This record gives sequence, C-alpha cells and structure tokens, in this order.
Amino acid sequence: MSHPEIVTYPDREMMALSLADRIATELRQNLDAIGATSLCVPGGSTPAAMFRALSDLPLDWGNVTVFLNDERWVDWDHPRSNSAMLRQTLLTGPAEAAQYLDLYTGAATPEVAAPDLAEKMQAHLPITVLVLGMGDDMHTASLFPNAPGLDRLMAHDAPAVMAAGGGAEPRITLTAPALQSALHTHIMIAGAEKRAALDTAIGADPADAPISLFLRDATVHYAE
Ligand SMILES: O=C1O[C@H](COP(=O)(O)O)[C@@H](O)[C@H](O)[C@H]1O
Repeated sequence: MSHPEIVTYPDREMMALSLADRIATELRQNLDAIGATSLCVPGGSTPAAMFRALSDLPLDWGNVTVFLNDERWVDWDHPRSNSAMLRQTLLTGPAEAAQYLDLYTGAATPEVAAPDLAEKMQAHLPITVLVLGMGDDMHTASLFPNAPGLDRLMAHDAPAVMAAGGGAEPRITLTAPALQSALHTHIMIAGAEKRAALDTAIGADPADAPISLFLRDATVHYAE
C-alpha cells in the first residue's frame, strides 16, 4: 500500500504560499543544473491562489515550459477553460515570460489534436515539477474512475497525451506514464471531503481511484 507524505497547513493561504515557494525552489534547482525545465499543473478551482503566489517569484521563467495536466475541450473564453484560469493566475507578472504549451488547439475534437500534442510533449518529458489536483470522486488530471478508455490512459505504453472521457465535456489529458515521469510530484487538496477521498484512495484499485497511481512518490499538501 502506498502511503504518501501528507503536509497539513493551518489554512489555504499558508498552503498556497508554502507550496509556491517549494515549487520555485525545485524549478530553480533544475534550471541551475540542467536548464530547460517543465512545470505541469492542474486546472479546477483549488490551485488559483498558489498560482498567483508562484507567478510573482523570481525565476528564469523564460526557460520554463508550463502546461496543464488536462484541459476541457472548450474555447478559450469559456468559463470552464482551464487555460483561461491559468492565464489569469499563473501566466502573469514575472511568469508571463514562461513558454506555455496549450493543450487546447481549437481543433474540432481532442481526438484530432492529441497525436500532434503527444509528439510535442515528448520534448518536455520527464516533467520537472508536477502538481496534481483531485476531485471528490478521486479523479486526477482527466483520469476519471471507471471511465471508458481509462485502461488505455493508464497503460505503460500510452502516448503522452490522449483524449479522455468521463468528464462533463470532452477532454484532453496527459496520460499516466507521462505524469508519472515527474521528478517532483505534489498533490494539492483543500476541504474535508477531499481529505476523506484521499484516505479512501490509499491502497485502492486505480480504476476506482486514479489518484492512487501517484500517491507513492507524491507529497500531498492539505488545508481544511
Ligand atoms: O476537472 C478538473 O478537476 C480537478 C479538481 O478540480 P477542483 O476544482 O476540485 O480543484 C483538477 O485537478 C483537474 O485538472 C480539472 O480538469
């Protein structure tokens, strides 16, 4: 059974500031040692405050490539666009200099866009720093419990990027092997429901709890 390290913060603001600092340190170390660096981040509502804090930190942002774990296949001005949220919170201030690899291309479907994105993504693997979110249903990225096609998204030989089912709209996602390439993995969760879901996920079958695929090597950051 994989028991992750869990860091509990007194509140969400402390979690946002501390995690932003830790990510910046990990990115900086990689920039100093290797150069080109990648940062893969979740969408959803939980990470916005952490993104705002991170965007302000001094880093060689021009050598950091940022991309989402997954994206909803909606236009850039749609209220559920993760890209739009990222542009407003992370890709601003000093971090505006980062290279952004957008998973939404405007193609008719994610299936059309995925092969080209999978090829482009190879240049950014292994991921330097991976931040994952988690839904109350234990999904992470767009790996949804028992969704059609989940087996393929979790296969060790899956391409880095694929279309995904199981969400409210069509989606595109990095696959499990691409996400598992990360050198540093952080899972960010807030609220008692997610904390309970995390406890359920520990030791669960990944088909029922996809987040469990990442628990062994991750640090979980939690605030009520
Ligand atoms: O749909 C998604 O949801 C999860 C969790 O989002 P939250 O709003 O509960 O924080 C997120 O990690 C994922 O990237 C996103 O596409």
